[in-house]
Amino acid sequence: MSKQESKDKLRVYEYAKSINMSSKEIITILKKLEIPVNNHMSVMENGSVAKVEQFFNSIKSDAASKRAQNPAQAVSTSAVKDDKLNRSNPSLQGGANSNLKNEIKTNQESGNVQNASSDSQPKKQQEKQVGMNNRPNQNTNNGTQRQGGQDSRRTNGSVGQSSNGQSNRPSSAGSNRPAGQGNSSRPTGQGNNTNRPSGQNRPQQGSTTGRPAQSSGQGRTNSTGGNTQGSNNNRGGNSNQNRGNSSNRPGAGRRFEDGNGRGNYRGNNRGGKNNRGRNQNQPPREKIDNTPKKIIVRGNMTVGDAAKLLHKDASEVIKKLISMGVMATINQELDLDTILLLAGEFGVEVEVKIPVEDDRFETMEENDDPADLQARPPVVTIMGHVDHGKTTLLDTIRSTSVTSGEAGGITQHIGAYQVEINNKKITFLDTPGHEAFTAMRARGAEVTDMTIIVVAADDGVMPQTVEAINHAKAANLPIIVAVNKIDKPGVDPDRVKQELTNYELVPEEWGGDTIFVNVSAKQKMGIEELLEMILLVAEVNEYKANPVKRARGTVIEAELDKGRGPVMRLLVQNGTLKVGDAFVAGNCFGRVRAMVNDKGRKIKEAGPSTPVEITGLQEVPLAGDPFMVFEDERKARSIADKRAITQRESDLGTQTRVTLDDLFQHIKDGEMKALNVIIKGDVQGTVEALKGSLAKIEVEGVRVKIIHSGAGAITESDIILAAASNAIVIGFNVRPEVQAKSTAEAEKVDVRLYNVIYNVIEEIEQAMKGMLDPEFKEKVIGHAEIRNTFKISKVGTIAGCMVTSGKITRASQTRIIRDGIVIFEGKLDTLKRFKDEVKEVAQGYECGITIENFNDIKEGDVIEAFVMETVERK
Ligand SMILES: Nc1nc2c(ncn2[C@@H]2O[C@H](COP(=O)(O)OP(=O)(O)OP(=O)(O)O)[C@@H](O)[C@H]2O)c(=O)[nH]1
Repeated sequence: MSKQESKDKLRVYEYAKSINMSSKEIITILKKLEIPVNNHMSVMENGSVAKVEQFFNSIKSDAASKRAQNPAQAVSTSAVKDDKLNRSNPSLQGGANSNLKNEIKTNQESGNVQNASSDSQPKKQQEKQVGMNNRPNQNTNNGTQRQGGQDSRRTNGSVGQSSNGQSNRPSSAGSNRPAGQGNSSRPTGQGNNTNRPSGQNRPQQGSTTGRPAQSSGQGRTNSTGGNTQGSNNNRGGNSNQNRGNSSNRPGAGRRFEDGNGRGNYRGNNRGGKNNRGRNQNQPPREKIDNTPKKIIVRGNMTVGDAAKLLHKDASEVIKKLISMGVMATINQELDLDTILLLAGEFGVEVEVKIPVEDDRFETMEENDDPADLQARPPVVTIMGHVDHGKTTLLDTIRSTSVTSGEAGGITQHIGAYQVEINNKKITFLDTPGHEAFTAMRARGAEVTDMTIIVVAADDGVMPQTVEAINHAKAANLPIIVAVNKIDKPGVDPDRVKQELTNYELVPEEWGGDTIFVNVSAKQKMGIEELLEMILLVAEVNEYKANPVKRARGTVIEAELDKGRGPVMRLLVQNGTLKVGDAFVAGNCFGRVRAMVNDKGRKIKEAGPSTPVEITGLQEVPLAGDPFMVFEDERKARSIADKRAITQRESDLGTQTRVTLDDLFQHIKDGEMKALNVIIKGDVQGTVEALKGSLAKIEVEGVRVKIIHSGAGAITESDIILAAASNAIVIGFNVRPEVQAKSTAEAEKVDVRLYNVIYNVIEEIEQAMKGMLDPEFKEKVIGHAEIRNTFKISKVGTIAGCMVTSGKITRASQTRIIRDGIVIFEGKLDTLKRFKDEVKEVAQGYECGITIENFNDIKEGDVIEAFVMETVERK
């Protein structure tokens, strides 16, 4: 007692030192005991030393009981440990320690330690291993008894392993116990060595370890013998307390409760303890393997959590991970792949259920029971070149259906309409043209099931026909070709068929698989056949949806109506939308107040593929925004708010579209199977040459896929297609149109401009290999429009310019652009303001420019000034 008093004013580090432990260990114990402590300089308040020692005692008593069950091995190990402890801890003097020493001596004398010391290393290892995970062996030897022992150590809390070591140290009482037990039990233990049956040993230890708390107390008092009463009391108190708390000893039932209370994997261990308790009266029972057959995983988790889920000890899991080549600690997070592998190692099936955030509902996949799926009308988009008759065809189809089908109702424009033929419905999107279609797709909306490409028989395949085909192909949509205007005299529909074979659209009668229908939108010829063909394609593709669930869809159009407030035209794609439903559309929310169909009729509900117009929104969403019904308006509002925040963040944040700079990363991450490319060139010949060369590039299984190409400037449509298809745009001797440029910036589409074919090939290849070396990147610094030209002999042609954007500097390089096409690239020769040579001229000022070795400038040409900048690569 007096010794404790003297320690009362000790600082943590002094105390730790005195018992040959680290301050950290002591701090951990103090925290565990809920004794306030800051750091190693904290004073060990009155009584805290006693509490720590009590803690040691309780651990010690646990160890003792374990030894009692497992005399031979446990004692030999502890003997060695104790011996080491005593040697290393001479400061722990007094009866307790000398007793400990005596015991060890006794042990040694009794011959056990011979075993122990010669085996000490392996035993320690074994214990460690067991601590990690060595269940199966133990089980074969002694059922679960030893597990219990080991786990009881480990479960002594965060102190973990150190408590193993510590437990022996200051505890004078504890140190005695093993002796008492050891002496009596070891011979038996030896005899039974592998049998362990504590049932056999225990009767001998009877008073020593007899499980009920009192008897164990007695046991200790007995064995402690000459120890100070204080330490005895401590121990008694401790052991009782400890037992009470951790339910080491008393009835099995109670332990079971504890085990349950602590989560599964510990529960397992307790199972071991249980057995230990029961072993006094019952024969050892086989360990129950409660490994689950299947677990549900909802994303990454820590090793500890994985262990719980698998009903395994964390150390067992760690060991398994090590065998898989993954070094992990209990708190380390495992990714999904590792969890799958790990579960596989334990023979456990995994069901992955990644919870999708409600606010990203467009990514939410709902798996419908196939029995709930019903055929739905196909959704069709009409595309084609200007004036080839798209609008006329749409109007004709609509009017055909009005006269032939559903009576009444003045068709009104709601962005889409439905027609009925042979009792089957078809939904047409009312906005013809591929730009609108691809703009929707760029926003992630997949609305269309198939495309009608309208080609006027008198005009044939035109540039926008090709664009439309490529846009449809990029979206992987079935194509039906409507050869229009066949009423015109002298037209030859077969010429269109012939031309389209160049774009892999080969008619069925020529051995291909593309459906061609000759129509006259104006004369209403072939319309029915066209509709039948649409139904045929729909039948083949089996478009289905589940009408019996909440509605999902896509906004086709939305606007602010003066009288009605925000109005939204929507295509319901799944489920059924009802008046009164609360919903989110893009970042807006609302409740369906009124709903009308394409015939202008008020309806109460709308099933899959139905276009409707609804009111009841708070704001105006965007075309292409996803739509979904939620349980109530409050939920809808909170989701809309979250989406607005996420969008703001992503607008500010990183881009997700592929660029040549990060191409390699995408390839490496396995995200890409093909690099989508759009090529625009000054002449078709170079475009074809580029296509040929790029198609040959293949790196790490990734190929270049040209989704669109053509001659002429880079248009906004090209950029939108690139955005929708995650493509990069290559401009060869062409520039982007003004609108295209700003869209490319907004959509973060990588537009690369070249004038040497070799450079294109090399740069793409290097990018795919991750070796792109854009230490120098071109930076356009300004544009000047040529307003006048002056020919001066000996000087050449001077361009009288107005700087329209940025600035032109004396040191810049230039390009001359005529009608979107680069006609020359070279150095700027002179830059003058009036008669003076100047270094730079800013936007809004006039200047005179001459270009080195180039005089063929014309009014209306644009001089693009650029510099080469060093770019830091990531
Ligand atoms: N002779 C004849 N003329 C047609 C036919 N279909 C459309 N036209 C005419 O072709 C012209 C263009 O038709 P639109 O329907 O406006 O063509 P579009 O493809 O929608 O044109 P944009 O909206 O400008 O892209 C109109 O004058 C139509 O009357 C047809 O089958 N036969």
